[in-house]
Amino acid sequence: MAVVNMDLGKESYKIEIERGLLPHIGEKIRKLTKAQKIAVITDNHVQAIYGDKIRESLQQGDFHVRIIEMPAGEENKNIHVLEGVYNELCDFNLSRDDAIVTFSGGVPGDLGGFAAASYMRGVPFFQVPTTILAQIDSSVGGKVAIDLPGGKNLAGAFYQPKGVFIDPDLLDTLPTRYVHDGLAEALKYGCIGDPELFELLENIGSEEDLRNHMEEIILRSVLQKKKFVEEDRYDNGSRQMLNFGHTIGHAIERYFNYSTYTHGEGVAIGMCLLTEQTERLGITEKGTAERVIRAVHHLSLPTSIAVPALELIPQIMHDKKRRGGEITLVVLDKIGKAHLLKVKTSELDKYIVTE
Ligand SMILES: NC(=O)c1ccc[n+]([C@@H]2O[C@H](COP(=O)([O-])OP(=O)(O)OC[C@H]3O[C@@H](n4cnc5c(N)ncnc54)[C@H](O)[C@@H]3O)[C@@H](O)[C@H]2O)c1
Ligand SMILES: O=C(O)C(=O)C[C@@H](O)[C@H](O)[C@H](O)COP(=O)(O)O
Ligand SMILES: [Zn+2]
Repeated sequence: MAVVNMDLGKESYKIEIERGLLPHIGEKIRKLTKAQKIAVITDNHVQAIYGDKIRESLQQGDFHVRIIEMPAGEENKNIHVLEGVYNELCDFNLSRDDAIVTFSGGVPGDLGGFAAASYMRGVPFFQVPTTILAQIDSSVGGKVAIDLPGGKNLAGAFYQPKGVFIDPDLLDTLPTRYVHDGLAEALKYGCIGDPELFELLENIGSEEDLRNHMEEIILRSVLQKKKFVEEDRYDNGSRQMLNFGHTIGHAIERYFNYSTYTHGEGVAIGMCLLTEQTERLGITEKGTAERVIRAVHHLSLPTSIAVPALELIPQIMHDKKRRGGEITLVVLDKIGKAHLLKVKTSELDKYIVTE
């Protein structure tokens, strides 16, 4: 078992990583709260596989449990579904002394976290992530949000969970597409700060090899996330490095109305396209783009997209790293090292090239 402490002053919490954790989560949460009720926010797929197990576990912790099930998928990370969640919290008479558990991938995790941040102006919450992406990235660090028709994660908050419980055994049922989706964010960590993780991923062999390395991938990723979040909790500086690949990735997700490319697929394309271009511009060490593209391809993720850059650039104007007429891009020096580069939005066509 690994325990990682997120050191954030009064908002500190522990991230526990252990196979077989699910049945013990209720007892563990009991040690952290006097809540009587827990509302579990999940989606229909996770509910069908693990709904009884999370209920039993929480009942072991002596909680009165209500499961709130949202429809699965990014296209449901929206205001309408959030309204339904608020109504169920209200119907359950959840109070500020009670708690919310998000039990899911990043979609219900982000939406449920935002419900926790905003319902009654804040209810304590815990994250129990069930996808690779959620276990290595979205459950940690307190970014919670929903998408708007105009852009990704445009309504949200910084709201830290009180604890994160990661059980890698839950990944055994994850559909293959979402295994790859999550590994895109792991590769991102490799690119921006952990060259050994990059190497591990570019050489990963069979499914068994991946399973054998999963705890290492999770731990290395969580340690990268911890570092950047502790340095810059509110995303004004170095935390923006965690957005490598996302400026283009979010634009792609939005362009297709959140229904064609997964988040990880968008990020994968974004990492490839931007790095190809920054290498051409002499910003990135030669050979880096080829290595990133090879690794992305090796992880069965897309490396390019047939959408003209001119159509993506208007979406990019909604990026949260834009300030007035300038936008911050995350660019690689080489594998394992990135920096922030401010560019004029009028010059984005130099950096965003799709064909
Ligand atoms: N808050 C953050 O810091 C942060 C970081 C990265 C990504 N995100 C967000 O996370 C979201 C993507 O998350 P995701 O990739 O986990 O998507 P997701 O939540 O949609 O999950 C992917 C699919 O896997 C299914 N699933 C989940 N766990 C399962 C399991 N154990 N077994 C079988 N099926 C399972 C889900 O029902 C869904 O169909 C995006 O909205 C992205 O913006 C947020
Ligand atoms: O935690 C962060 O900071 C990240 O940027 C992590 C990203 O993987 C994640 O997709 C995040 O939700 C993007 O944030 P946004 O501020 O660009 O919406
Ligand atoms: Zn992301």
